[in-house]
Amino acid sequence: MCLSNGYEGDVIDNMKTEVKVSADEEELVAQLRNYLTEKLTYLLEQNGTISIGVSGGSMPKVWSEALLSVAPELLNWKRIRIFMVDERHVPRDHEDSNLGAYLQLFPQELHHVFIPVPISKQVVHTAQAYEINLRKYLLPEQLNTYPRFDILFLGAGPDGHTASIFPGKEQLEKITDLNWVSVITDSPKPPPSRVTITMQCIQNAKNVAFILTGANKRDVVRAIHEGDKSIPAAQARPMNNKMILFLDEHAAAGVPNRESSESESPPPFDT
Ligand SMILES: O=C1O[C@H](COP(=O)(O)O)[C@@H](O)[C@H](O)[C@H]1O
Repeated sequence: MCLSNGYEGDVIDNMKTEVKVSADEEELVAQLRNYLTEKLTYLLEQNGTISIGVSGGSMPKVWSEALLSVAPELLNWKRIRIFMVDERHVPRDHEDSNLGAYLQLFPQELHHVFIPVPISKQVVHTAQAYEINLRKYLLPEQLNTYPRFDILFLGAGPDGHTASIFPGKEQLEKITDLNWVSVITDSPKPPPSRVTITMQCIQNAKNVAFILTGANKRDVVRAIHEGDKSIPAAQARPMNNKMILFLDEHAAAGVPNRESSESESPPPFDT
């Protein structure tokens, strides 16, 4: 079951969660590029905006490298729009800004592809302004009033938070017209104030892709596999179950019954 470089598209649970395990950052980028190529090829045949949500933390470097290395004919920047799944309530040029991290990795001429999170003095106003920006590009589908992002790329902290939805703090106050965006002001992970898309938006997405690397994510991987709903990352399964995990060998140790080749695996790579 376990190939020399780990799983290749194996299904790890009865909900068809696909897993890709990479031996190093180069392979992770290649796997992400292949995934983006597959999805963009399909989405470009559809109509309308291609809406992709991305996370911050360790994701910007590998994700940006993967997207910018997709075949140019698939990078229709007139149709692709990239959204922050969450954002810290700091100025865009602050080192903690998720959007700021991406803008440093993308050429200036592509910065318009990113939907801005308008940082106001009050974090509630930032959330309300961000929802208005999102609504310009994401028409609620007939199903309900939540948007259907084409792809959401999610990370997770060792505590199992995803976006800025933290364990024990999932009940976010409805502060915007459509509850697409909410706020947290006591994040256990600094900085304390953040805006985040809500779990309802995440669960309404057409595709969810987690990028989880490092031994400190193995318990999160296990929680996702076991459907431990006390962990926000395990709640973040889309209703259509179209979810994929991009893992390194260390995080993949959280996949139950996986033959570990960890003894030969390289040290964790920073992503
Ligand atoms: O604070 C945040 O944490 C999570 C996980 O970050 P990571 O560095 O452990 O991958 C991230 O997904 C989220 O966007 C960010 O705001």
